[in-house]
Amino acid sequence: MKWSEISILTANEAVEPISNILHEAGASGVVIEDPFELHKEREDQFGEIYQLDPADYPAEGVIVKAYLSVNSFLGETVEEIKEAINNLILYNIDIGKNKVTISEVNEEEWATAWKKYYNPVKISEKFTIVPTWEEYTPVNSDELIIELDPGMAFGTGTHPTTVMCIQALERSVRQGDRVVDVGTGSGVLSIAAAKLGASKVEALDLDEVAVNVARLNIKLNKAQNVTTVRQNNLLDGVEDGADIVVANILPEVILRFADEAGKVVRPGGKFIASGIIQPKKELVKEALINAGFVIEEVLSMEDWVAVIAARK
Ligand SMILES: C[S@@+](CC[C@H](N)C(=O)[O-])C[C@H]1O[C@@H](n2cnc3c(N)ncnc32)[C@H](O)[C@@H]1O
Repeated sequence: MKWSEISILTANEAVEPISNILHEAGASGVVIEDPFELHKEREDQFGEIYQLDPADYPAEGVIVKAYLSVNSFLGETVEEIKEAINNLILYNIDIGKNKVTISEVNEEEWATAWKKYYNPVKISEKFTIVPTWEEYTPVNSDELIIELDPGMAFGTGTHPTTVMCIQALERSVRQGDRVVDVGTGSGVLSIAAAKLGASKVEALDLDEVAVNVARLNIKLNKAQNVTTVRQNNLLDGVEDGADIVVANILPEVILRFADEAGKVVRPGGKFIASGIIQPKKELVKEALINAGFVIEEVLSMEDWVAVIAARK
């Protein structure tokens, strides 16, 4: 199969929405080339392997790359992607230089292109994310490993929005909890919840591809006995009384289902909301307060925030 590489030079705050646009357009394996990654101080005592080439990174802004299969609709798909990116301005999202380029790659190139950016990485006190194709020996006996192949779904586990969710879950999940993961993507947050002792996890995603990928990853991590995976829009039809609802999704989407989360989460339970760019923080906090939550903690990493809210 032939693949076309679409490359978008953009600003930091547009990376997540553009990644979503690309996924929705059927793209596989989104790669983010952020010069911040190149200059970041790395701790290497956890066995991570970094092989980053400066030539791959832009001098200014962030490059988001994805791979689209070459078919007769490619022209339309690219136009739709461009239009959706331009529309981000309506949400006050900075799209930077917004330079879009297209080139063709062969299958072999595409299969390895994004994997070279993805290595074992310790992302919280307890968790290390390990790509399924990497060898990794745990450094500590109490280290929790999540093995992942995100395939065509969002969720390598290493994006700041995901990392903050895992850190929040680490602080919030108690043995025997019921956890609902809205927009599970690769299933990474559901796996984390199960490994932290949740006895019932619901992994939900609107995207059928994500549901299939999540199912595989959940099995790979032996979390299938406590986790059900299904295609579902937000919290539609989800039973009340959840101990925790976690969602790493666009702020506009969080606003849409905040009230419903207020009904599904039991009093004293928690809503962990991530995927929020700094300028949208107050809007999300306000919606959560109106839905009956008290803001317990706001985590931030790079340009992103995650909110831990407790149901009154
Ligand atoms: C940013 S990804 C998060 C993936 C993963 N939970 C993580 O933290 O890495 C957001 C996910 O939400 C899903 N999604 C978007 N809209 C949704 C909706 N209305 N209902 C359920 N899932 C949705 C997308 O398909 C995507 O997999």
